[in-house]
Amino acid sequence: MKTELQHINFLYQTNSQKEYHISLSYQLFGKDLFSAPIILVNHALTGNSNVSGEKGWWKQLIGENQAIDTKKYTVLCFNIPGNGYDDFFIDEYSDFTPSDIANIFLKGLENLNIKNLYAIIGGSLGGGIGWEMLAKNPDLAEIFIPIACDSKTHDWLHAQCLVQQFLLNGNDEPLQKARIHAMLCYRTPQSLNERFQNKFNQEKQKLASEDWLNYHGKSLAERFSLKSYQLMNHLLMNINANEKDLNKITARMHLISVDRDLFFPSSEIKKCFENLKINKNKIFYHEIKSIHGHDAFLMEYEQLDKIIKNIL
Ligand SMILES: CC(=O)SCCNC(=O)CCNC(=O)[C@H](O)C(C)(C)COP(=O)(O)OP(=O)(O)OC[C@H]1O[C@@H](n2cnc3c(N)ncnc32)[C@H](O)[C@@H]1OP(=O)(O)O
Ligand SMILES: N[C@@H](CCO)C(=O)O
Repeated sequence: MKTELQHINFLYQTNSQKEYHISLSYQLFGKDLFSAPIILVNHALTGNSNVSGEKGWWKQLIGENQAIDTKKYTVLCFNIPGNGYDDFFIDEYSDFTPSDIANIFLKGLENLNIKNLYAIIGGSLGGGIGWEMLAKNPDLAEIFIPIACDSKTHDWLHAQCLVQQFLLNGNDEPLQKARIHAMLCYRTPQSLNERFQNKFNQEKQKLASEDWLNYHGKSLAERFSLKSYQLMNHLLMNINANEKDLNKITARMHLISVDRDLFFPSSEIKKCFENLKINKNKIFYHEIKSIHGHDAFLMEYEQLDKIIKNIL
């Protein structure tokens, strides 16, 4: 299977009535397309289509003999247009919502002639886009696995993204500052306190935790453009799958939360599960236990592995 970046080009009119030439890029892993069940993986905020292989950001989960076994499945991952991984950028981020990204991914599937998916899996923003896709096309997938995400952005998350937006609109190291604030939403007080224990970095004359935050701010600024991060933050702020349509989704659903997630609290995900369970049998709730919080979906692979192997 070729895993390099491939492109689909088309005209797209956004919900806000703006016309864009979209260059939708994607990668495929595992079995040849149409020779095996297809799993669509929707990437999170600063992720991209490179989900498996040496530099794959979910390589602990997707690969040969992994929970998402590339010896059994075809894995497809689109880049959210404007994430910059494929050098495609969007100037006016506010023209787009996750509903548009869902439309674009659905167009991508149509273009590839994929009518049914075995599963859709997405973490954080990627899961939100999964909800939006299924609200529009309820019979698209046999299984849906949204991880550390919800079908809508709730007030708390919106508020954190608002702070991100203020920081990103500033002039002084906007990406670094926004990322440092974001890291505190992706982790928890316990995670930082237990890990760093007020250790002091003598060489840098600062707390090791401060150095760690600075490192993450700096490394994001090196790998991400301001434009892309503004778009991704705006998308995270605006997940809003049509509630009435959620009941029509036919996929077997497995909602996975992280017990200490400060971004998409497990209590909200559980509420979503309980609401949908009223009308649906094939729906299940799983919880990852982790002091790390939201980022557990990128860290707690032993738990994720077990949950996902049992689902697929
Ligand atoms: C799915 C997606 O959306 S994006 C793709 C995955 N996400 C990312 O890569 C985003 C950035 N990374 C992260 O958020 C985190 O690294 C995670 C979630 C992947 C893992 O978190 P943790 O297990 O806590 O690892 P931590 O952040 O401490 O270390 C990661 C790397 O930073 C380095 N690092 C951490 N602190 C410092 C520091 N103070 N100075 C220099 N390097 C540092 C580590 O050495 C490690 O490097 P390595 O990957 O080459 O081994
Ligand atoms: N830390 C991850 C998850 C955000 O939801 C990222 O940077 O994409």
